[in-house]
Amino acid sequence: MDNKQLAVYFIAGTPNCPKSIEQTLEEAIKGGITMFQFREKGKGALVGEAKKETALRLQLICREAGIPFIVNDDIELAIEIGADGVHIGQEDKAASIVRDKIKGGIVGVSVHTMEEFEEAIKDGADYVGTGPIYATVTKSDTRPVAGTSLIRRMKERYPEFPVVGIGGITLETAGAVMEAGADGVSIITAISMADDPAEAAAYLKKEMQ
Ligand SMILES: Cc1ncc(COP(=O)(O)OP(=O)(O)O)c(N)n1
Ligand SMILES: Cc1ncsc1CCOP(=O)(O)O
Ligand SMILES: [Mg+2]
Repeated sequence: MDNKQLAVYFIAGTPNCPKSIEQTLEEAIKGGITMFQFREKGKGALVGEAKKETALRLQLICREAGIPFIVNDDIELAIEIGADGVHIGQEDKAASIVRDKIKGGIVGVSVHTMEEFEEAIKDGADYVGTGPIYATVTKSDTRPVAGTSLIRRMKERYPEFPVVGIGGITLETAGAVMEAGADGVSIITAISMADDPAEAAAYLKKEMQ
């Protein structure tokens, strides 16, 4: 994949969006996000048909904007609707199995150590997400806050392999994540809860250049 696609990687599900998720995504796209992950998790999250219908609407918005539409965790849904890819963590299905199922699509894997990073590369991941870089209120079952040092080490060893930071990243801290060598920032709250998601995304886009 082109590392530039990861620059401003917006992630959201309906519980993260005070406005409708469709409107939030459209505004974020106007601001210049480069990739989107549908992560339908947490209190009040949609399931079944409602989740699928929302996924299809968001997929169409991404397709029209020319940005990849990635599904979090739900490999079956990703395959069923023909998403551009999936993102899985260490507690999800093994990356090597997902790689086989997703064929030519994008496979993203969460990693927290150099060992997990090298394993993900061997398993055929297209990019990795690592964090939480900073404290986050969005996900409770995270590893300890990591800061940017692992990103620095990963990019020293594998300069070309695409890496994004995730967790508690704000407009103020995104620059430090890039400074450490990341190809992009993965963000929920700082875009989805912004008064103006387009403005937040545009600011981040500028920071990443
Ligand atoms: C880009 C990106 N990086 C990391 C994650 C976290 O994935 P995971 O550890 O599986 O946790 P959940 O998001 O499934 O709660 C991610 N989603 N995206
Ligand atoms: C999904 C995920 N994985 C590690 S931290 C996190 C939450 C990121 O959300 P926010 O950008 O609101 O901190
Ligand atoms: Mg997961």
